[in-house]
Amino acid sequence: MLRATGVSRSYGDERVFRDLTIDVDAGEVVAVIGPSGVGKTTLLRTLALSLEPDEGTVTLDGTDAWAVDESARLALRRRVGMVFQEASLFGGSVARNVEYGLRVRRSWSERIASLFRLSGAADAVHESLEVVGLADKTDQPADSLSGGEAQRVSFARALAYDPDALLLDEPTSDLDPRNTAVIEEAIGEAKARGIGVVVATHDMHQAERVADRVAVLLDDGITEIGPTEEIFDDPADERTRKFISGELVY
Ligand SMILES: Nc1ncnc2c1ncn2[C@@H]1O[C@H](COP(=O)(O)OP(=O)(O)OP(=O)(O)O)[C@@H](O)[C@H]1O
Repeated sequence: MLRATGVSRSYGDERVFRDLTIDVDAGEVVAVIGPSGVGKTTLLRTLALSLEPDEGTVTLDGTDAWAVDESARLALRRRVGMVFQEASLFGGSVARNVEYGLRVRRSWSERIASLFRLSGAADAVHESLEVVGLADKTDQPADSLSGGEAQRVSFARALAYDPDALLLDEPTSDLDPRNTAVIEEAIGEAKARGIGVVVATHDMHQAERVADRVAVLLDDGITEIGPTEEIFDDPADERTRKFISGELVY
């Protein structure tokens, strides 16, 4: 469904990755694991269609996002949600923050249509807050939430507008085990809804828990991508094996 093929990306003279290929299907979770600074965020931003690759293509349901005009690309981008390492909520209520996702991501025509079915929007907000266990905090000011709760609201905001793909950049790296478990369950719910999820994580145990497939990003490319069990139990690539076993120190 969402696919990057042969993509390369540099910042100035600094190459981050080269000739990299990765894809996610509807209703699938793919984890990208790799050491800090290897390019996981850059890859996610490339998949989110917010960063143009120097080479290669990024397609959503077969449409090359960088071969179409700006407005068509924006329409494609609206179908992809992203959750960052740190929640960025504004000072309104929890519900307003979740609604904001719906408003920003919708096209004008969809927004006008939604005026006629406001209860539908309210349902989407309530349902996605239920997924992250915060339906009882709908009216609470977002700035009164704990860090973990704020991150759960960020997830609900991305889920509410029902994206085709959801990209999560280290979504639990600052969270305690309880909040981490809630986010991991919510990833399962997104998958059950048919959303394709890509999660960048440095936590291999998390990748094992949530992912159908794992991509290992080392140096300037993906050394191996495959079913989670295969990558952790029987990797074909020597560098992947060393990274998984902790022999490869960065
Ligand atoms: N806007 C930018 N300008 C210049 N260099 C950048 C920029 N963004 C990232 N980089 C560099 O690109 C490389 C990859 O960064 P990126 O943030 O994608 O890695 P990462 O795997 O997500 O790291 P981490 O796990 O620490 O968040 C790093 O060397 C980083 O310094």
